[in-house]
Amino acid sequence: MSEVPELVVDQLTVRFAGIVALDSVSFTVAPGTLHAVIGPNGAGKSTCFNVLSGVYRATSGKVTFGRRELTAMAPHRVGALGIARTFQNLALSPLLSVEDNLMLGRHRLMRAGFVRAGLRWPGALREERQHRERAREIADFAGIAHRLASPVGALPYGDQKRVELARALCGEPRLLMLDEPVAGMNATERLEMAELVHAVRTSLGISILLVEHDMGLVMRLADHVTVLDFGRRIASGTPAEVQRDPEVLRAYLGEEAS
Ligand SMILES: Nc1ncnc2c1ncn2[C@@H]1O[C@H](COP(=O)(O)OP(=O)(O)OP(=O)(O)O)[C@@H](O)[C@H]1O
Repeated sequence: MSEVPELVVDQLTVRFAGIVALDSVSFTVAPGTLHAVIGPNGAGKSTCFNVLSGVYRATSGKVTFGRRELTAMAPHRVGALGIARTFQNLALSPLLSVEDNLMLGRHRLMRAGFVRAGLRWPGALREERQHRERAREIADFAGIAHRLASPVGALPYGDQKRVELARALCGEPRLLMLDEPVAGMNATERLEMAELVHAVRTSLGISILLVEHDMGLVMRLADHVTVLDFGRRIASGTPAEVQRDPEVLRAYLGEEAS
């Protein structure tokens, strides 16, 4: 795998008519680490993800991944740099099998393309076989190898979320962005997903940027945490440091009291 660059978010500001969704936010994701972005509802976490993946435009500030600037890139170009993301709501093709969904995840790496593969050219068939093998390895890693032939829509929710993560891994990313990976899951599914994210962190050596409301999970998995509130960065540090930060406690307790 090619080297994992540093992701630098530098004074990022995003305004929507009258609302400052992100106000000069900065943080750095060191290569191979798990960096969590947390904060109460409306803090700006999704906006941040959407700028990083090329869906939203920054009003000012910039984001760099190694020497490449992402700030004005279209989503497919961000993907081509090796940045993959999962979504809060599942973004899979429910009628397709797990295997076919994973193969869609390998699309950006396939040279032959669908036309030549469809025409069954020998080179294209060989390439497709290699990609299929790799997709199966990743399915095995994600604990869904026994589900390869099932239509995704027929699987339990926890498995569908794992398919989504596996599909992102199929693009061989260098940075994986996970948007609330355990939202809507029961306790067992949460535990399994936490184990999978931990395995990605320790065995694949890629960087992970995590947005998650489940504090237990964030505190267990993250190397570094950035806390946002009303679009501003109010704290940044190790899980232990941010947990005892008075501004963070106020932001969360204030939310509970309201
Ligand atoms: N496309 C948009 N148009 C207008 N306002 C937006 C848009 N996207 C986000 N916002 C506003 O920006 C602010 C930050 O929203 P954002 O969704 O980034 O927060 P969040 O931290 O992800 O919240 P949650 O935890 O509820 O998902 C909110 O006030 C939201 O209403």
